[in-house]
Amino acid sequence: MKIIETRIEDVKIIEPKIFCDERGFFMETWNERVFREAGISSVFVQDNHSRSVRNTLRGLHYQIKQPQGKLVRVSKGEVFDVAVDLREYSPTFGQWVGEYLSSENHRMLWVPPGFAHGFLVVSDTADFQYKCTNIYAPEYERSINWNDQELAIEWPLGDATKPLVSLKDQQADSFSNADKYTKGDISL
Ligand SMILES: Cc1cn([C@H]2C[C@H](O)[C@@H](COP(=O)(O)OP(=O)(O)O[C@H]3O[C@@H](C)C(=O)[C@@H](O)[C@H]3O)O2)c(=O)[nH]c1=O
Repeated sequence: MKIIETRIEDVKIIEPKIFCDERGFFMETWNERVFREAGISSVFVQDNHSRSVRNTLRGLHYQIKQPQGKLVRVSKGEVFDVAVDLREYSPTFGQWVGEYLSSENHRMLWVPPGFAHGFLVVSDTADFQYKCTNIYAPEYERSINWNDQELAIEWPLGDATKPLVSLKDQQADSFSNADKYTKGDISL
């Protein structure tokens, strides 16, 4: 397994070791000891799986209490996956990281607690799977506008002018109005 740093210190790309033979491939998608030794020692309590059609954009989501760290990957198709640093005390506060994750590159992204997360589907469909360090708490869930001008995320929309977005995400907050994290909110 290879850990690749991103421009935000705590967000990591993980490239699992792929074992190929005439049958296909094998990979470990999570191994407690290996991840702990790589610096990701969180306990995961919920696994999720969503399927989306091309041009779907989910996000940017976070929970202001019970913040979730997310280990995300794509088992079919390709997405552009984004993490936004919402920790007011962080040197990279308000900055974002975007990475292509696909069933071809097998890459995962570690999005720690303290970040908003979202993705855009750039294949016909995408199956998106992730482990979370905290359970879903809709009362604490928040959404920031994917198209926020201050964040200026460079979504690879191609010819599409607008992505497919849920009603909830159409009513998302601006980054400047959104709830942020202070130091006591996050324990890594
Ligand atoms: C996220 C979630 C949703 N649901 C339900 C609520 C709702 O009826 C339905 C669809 O929910 P949403 O529209 O919020 O699903 P979605 O837009 O896919 O939400 C997800 O987006 C990505 C970007 C994330 O980072 C995730 O943490 C999560 O917020 O599923 C659960 O039961 N458990 C969960 O953990």
